[in-house]
Amino acid sequence: MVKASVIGATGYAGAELVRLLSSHPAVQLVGLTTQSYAGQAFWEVYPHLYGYVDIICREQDLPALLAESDVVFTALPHGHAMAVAREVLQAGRALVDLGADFRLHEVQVYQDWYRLEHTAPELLPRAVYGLPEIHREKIRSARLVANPGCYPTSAILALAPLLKRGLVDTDTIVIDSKSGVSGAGRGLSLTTHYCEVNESIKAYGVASHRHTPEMEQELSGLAGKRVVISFTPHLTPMNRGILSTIYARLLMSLGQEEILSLYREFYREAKFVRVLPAGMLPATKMVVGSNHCDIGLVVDSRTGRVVVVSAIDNLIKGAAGQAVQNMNIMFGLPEDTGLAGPGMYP
Ligand SMILES: NC(=O)C1=CN([C@@H]2O[C@H](COP(=O)(O)OP(=O)(O)OC[C@H]3O[C@@H](n4cnc5c(N)ncnc54)[C@H](OP(=O)(O)O)[C@@H]3O)[C@@H](O)[C@H]2O)C=CC1
Ligand SMILES: CC(=O)N[C@@H](CCC(=O)OP(=O)(O)O)C(=O)O
Repeated sequence: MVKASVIGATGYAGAELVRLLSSHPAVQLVGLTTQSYAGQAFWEVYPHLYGYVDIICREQDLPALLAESDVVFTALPHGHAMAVAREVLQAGRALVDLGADFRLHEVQVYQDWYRLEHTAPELLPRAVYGLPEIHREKIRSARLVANPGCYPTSAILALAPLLKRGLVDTDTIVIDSKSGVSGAGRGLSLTTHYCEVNESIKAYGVASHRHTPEMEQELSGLAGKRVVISFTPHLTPMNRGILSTIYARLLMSLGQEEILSLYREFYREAKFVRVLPAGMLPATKMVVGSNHCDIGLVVDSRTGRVVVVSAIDNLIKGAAGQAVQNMNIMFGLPEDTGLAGPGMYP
């Protein structure tokens, strides 16, 4: 059994991780940390886990946690995983970080967009960007995996086949994404207050969202040249889910079926990417509760653009599910262990 601990277990991403790991056949949950709920059973904080997770939440005592764990997951606000990573790696354990501290290869880019000092730059070369469909081989031997952001997961998977084959003009990529409110975490804020969100939809972070450099880094790697995108996220009145609608100008005349078969080929070994048939487009309802990323597309011959639509559950393929997928790969387990099956509907 792989012994796993979650630091920041009491947030939304951490709690989803705890739920998935508690029923994972090859994992034993050993330690769950919190900032505010030390001494309480996990099910007291998240009652849906009553009868499933009775571990007592504790404050972050890393040496004790590392003595018990093979793998540590960090689901903390940005900036808090750097010190943890150093100790985890020194102790010879594996780390999957759900935050952004190790996603960007360049320290200056991180510091510019996150407005935080990076205090563990020496670890960046050891970090692997944990998008298994693109970096599976590197993840196998990694000890430090940076789980991608939720919006980047939906956008990179939607664009990867087009960029890898050089089929679109990389100067024309527009990514328009909508997220459920759980993407903002469990902490209370006016932005996520019921009356502010319900019956409304709004754009935020326009031309300035910190997922932009993360997407550009990965899309540039796929294209083999520098890619600059326009990205606009929106907050929508749903609990979970991300829908990304992506536009790009095609460089050659290609039909929908030709592009779809290229996507099917690109993702032939990807258990969690479902390329939908022509005429079918994703909806968040199709993926909520699962580790799937659904992708559909339409060729607009009038404008010469391809419009790709992708959907994920921000807390699963966008966070906890992908983290478990990464752990499975790092520990030589079948990639879908503890993650198989569809989500829930309606
Ligand atoms: N929500 C999502 O859809 C996604 C989230 N992520 C990333 O996952 C990480 C966690 O996000 P999320 O679960 O949404 O956030 P939450 O705000 O819901 O949870 C944050 C967690 O960190 C703990 N915490 C907060 N501040 C501190 C601190 N100063 N020191 C130690 N622990 C602290 C909290 O403890 P307590 O509960 O006791 O306050 C809680 O366990 C973030 O990096 C986020 O960007 C990534 C992809 C998607
Ligand atoms: C709706 C909402 O607020 N979403 C979050 C994204 C959450 C996430 O995946 O991102 P990180 O891990 O990079 O924080 C945001 O826009 O900041």
